Amino acid sequence: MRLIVIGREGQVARALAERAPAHSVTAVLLGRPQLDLADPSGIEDLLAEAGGDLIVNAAAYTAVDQAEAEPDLANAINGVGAGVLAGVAASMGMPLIHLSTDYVFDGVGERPYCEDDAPHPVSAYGSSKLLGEQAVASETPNYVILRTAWVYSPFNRNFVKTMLRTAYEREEIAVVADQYGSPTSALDIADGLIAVGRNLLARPDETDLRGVFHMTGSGFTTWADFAAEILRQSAHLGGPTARVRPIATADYPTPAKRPTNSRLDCSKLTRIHGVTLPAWQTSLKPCVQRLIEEAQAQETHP
Ligand SMILES: NC(=O)C1=CN([C@@H]2O[C@H](COP(=O)(O)OP(=O)(O)OC[C@H]3O[C@@H](n4cnc5c(N)ncnc54)[C@H](O)[C@@H]3O)[C@@H](O)[C@H]2O)C=CC1
Repeated sequence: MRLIVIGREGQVARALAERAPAHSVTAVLLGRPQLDLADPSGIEDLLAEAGGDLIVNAAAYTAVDQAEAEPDLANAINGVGAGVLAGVAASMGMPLIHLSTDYVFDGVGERPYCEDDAPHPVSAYGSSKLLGEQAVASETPNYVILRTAWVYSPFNRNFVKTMLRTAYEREEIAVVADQYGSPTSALDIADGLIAVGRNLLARPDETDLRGVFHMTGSGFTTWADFAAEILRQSAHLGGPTARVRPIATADYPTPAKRPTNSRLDCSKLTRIHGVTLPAWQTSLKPCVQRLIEEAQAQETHP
């Protein structure tokens, strides 16, 4: 299987590049400046040149707070650009796997969200991602939208890296304790996504395999408990640690509103694709270990 992955430097894109060889998969990564979803002219030529069996859109405008100030750009990349890519995938006869987010929901519900719950984004980023979902579905029937959440990895910027970096500098870190969700390793997303991709290619006519699916790490937690677990594992592995001071969302104002309940019900993915991501604590450990080792290597070899 040969994947064309849009979004060269992102967490999920880099995780796909790293995990592909273990699955005997080739991942061809395309990104800016050659391929810009804000200016999608010429995408078809680039994709034809790359040659592949399946397209993965792992590129997005992901600056959640910044999106409040530039919703047009977020909509252009996450909405219009995603739709153009889906149209090109359709015209080339390739399935598309498109990444989306828990932020399409408002988070006021009491239970984990299912795929057919009505979306209702409360941020510009969430709205732009919902536009993208709608654009993809209107351009091609041969798609899978994978909604994920709380993504971390050894790559790019993410919560795990922020907590470890802060723990080198401070004894106490204030973290919100009233938002619930599932930390998700980008490396697990890569493994799961490749399994989904294989299913799509093996059974091109099966409509059940297509549509919207939720894919997060198994189990739920809060940001504060996630932080505490990162720092507990770090201490255990000889890395930096700090106390976590739980605070309310109201005490940590941000430009973008975030859902209180970000929990996604992933049982449809298990039932239809046979894919279940590991418990979030299990996947966290190798990531923390790797980041500590990288930091220590940099200290010794600046
Ligand atoms: N990071 C998270 O916590 C979550 C991410 N997601 C979704 O998962 C997907 C992957 O996210 P990450 O890997 O964490 O994102 P990331 O922020 O690490 O990477 C996004 C990539 O998109 C690229 N990009 C941005 N604008 C572009 C443009 N105009 N044209 C081409 N490339 C462009 C960036 O250069 C970057 O390489 C995205 O669709 C995101 O919305 C969903 C839920 C949570």
